[in-house]
Amino acid sequence: MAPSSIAILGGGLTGLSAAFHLSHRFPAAQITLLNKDIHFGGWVHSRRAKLTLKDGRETSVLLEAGPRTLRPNSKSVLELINLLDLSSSLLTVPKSSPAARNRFLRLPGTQGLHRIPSSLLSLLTSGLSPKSSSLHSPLGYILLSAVAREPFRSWNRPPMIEDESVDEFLSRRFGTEFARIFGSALVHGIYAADSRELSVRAAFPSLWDAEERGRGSLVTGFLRPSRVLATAEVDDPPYQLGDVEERMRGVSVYSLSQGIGVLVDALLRELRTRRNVRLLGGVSATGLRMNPRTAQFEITTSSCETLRATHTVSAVPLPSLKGLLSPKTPLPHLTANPYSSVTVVNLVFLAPPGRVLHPVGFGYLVPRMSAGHQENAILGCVFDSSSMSAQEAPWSADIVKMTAMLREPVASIPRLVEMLSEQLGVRLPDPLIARVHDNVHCIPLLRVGHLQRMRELSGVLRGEPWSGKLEVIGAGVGGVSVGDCVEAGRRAGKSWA
Ligand SMILES: C=Cc1c2[nH]c(c1C)Cc1[nH]c(c(CCC(=O)O)c1C)Cc1[nH]c(c(C)c1CCC(=O)O)Cc1[nH]c(c(C)c1C=C)C2
Repeated sequence: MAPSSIAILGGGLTGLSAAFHLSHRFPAAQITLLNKDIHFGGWVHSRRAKLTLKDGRETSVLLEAGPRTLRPNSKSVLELINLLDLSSSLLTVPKSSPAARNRFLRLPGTQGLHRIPSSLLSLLTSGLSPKSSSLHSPLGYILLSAVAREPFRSWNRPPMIEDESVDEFLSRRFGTEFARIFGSALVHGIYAADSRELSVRAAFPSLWDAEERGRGSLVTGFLRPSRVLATAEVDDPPYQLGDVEERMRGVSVYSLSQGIGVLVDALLRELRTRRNVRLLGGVSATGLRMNPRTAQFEITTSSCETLRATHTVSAVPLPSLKGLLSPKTPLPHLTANPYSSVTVVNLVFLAPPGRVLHPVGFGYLVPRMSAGHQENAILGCVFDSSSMSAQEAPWSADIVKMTAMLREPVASIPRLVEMLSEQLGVRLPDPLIARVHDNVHCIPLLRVGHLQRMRELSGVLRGEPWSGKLEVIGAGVGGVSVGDCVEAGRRAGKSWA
């Protein structure tokens, strides 16, 4: 039966996207969204900070504490940009630009940053040239020798395994040094977590599939076309993309002129105009049960109300959902994944005349240290002004903005600047602005076996007492990217028609 009332728990991008799509799909249903904070949008946090330049001119810089760039492969986000009329504030970074192509690694014990070859082809072709620096750089050598040997390694996936860690997977195919350096850095740059714990099937399903396509060899698998052409399900409504998809041709990443927060603001503005939507900020759910007599959900709230709904979408972190349930009706696996905490530090510098503070590029990552060495507090650093300088006024050209990502709270700003200077191989001046955001438990680490556990959770939700009327979605279920979250919201309640 179609829902007559829907409760949505959580007002991050997943919950807001669910409200946007469900209110359209079920215009007769009353939708109530509860968000524990007054601020909606979850980890999205875009703010401008004022600044006075040396010549006395006032300006401002955009500082992002959460996601800062989006990738064009998520059609559900492009659809929102089109439907919410945000395309005029799009800022795009072409795939061909140095800001997209140059990603660096910081290898302890070596000088400065090392550029990661942007494609296997460029690595192989540059490796063929006698003048090439790739082979002589520590990264180029590790990468080229691991990739060249991989097709000759036999099929070595242990029999019967359904999943393994990213580190185990890459070690099997490319060797332990490659896995430690590249695998750990990649996982630091997306999950701020340990690649020895992250599920390869949940985080990088294309790697697992390529190994199968290549009958054991990942390199061969990537050279063979994939048989699965589309992931969208047949009965999904087509994405309404307008001309936004066209504008994304050749784009690596994009943002909006006033930051990702604009997407949240536009969603909130639109939802406030919809008569069947009620947004409750600063109100959290304190309990959730299905009343078997009325077949309705009863949700107690921090404002001492009881909200009744025929259907519910939970878009809060899985451990938070666990805390709402009665021990009589538990759900499995809600605490199987730990959450990483990331300290994000926005730094703004005034570049001294003639001094370059960092190479042009996306940023750099720091891999896991080899055994016996202490891990660096810095996971990586984003060079915001390389890719998103258009977020600032044109007369702010000598302003350099970067964002350091740390695995632990920062000891002091001078100490952080010293550490960054050492990694960059450049003496950074004192920052004009330093904003610290301790994002506690912000990214779920999808542990090995995640997909199987989520299948079991779905099975339980289809059975009694939930009968498919409670949907559990969000970063801890379907993936951590903005695209994954918005897509999960778009698909919520698909079986309720
Ligand atoms: C150094 C730490 C981090 C950097 N970004 C994040 C952390 C923890 C968070 C993050 N980055 C990505 C995602 C996925 C979500 C999305 O909406 O796209 C998250 C949660 C994207 C990403 N970042 C890097 C890669 C390879 C990806 C996957 C997609 C893509 O290719 O863009 C690498 C990377 N992250 C950071 C840096 C400095 C860096 C590379 C040099 C910062």
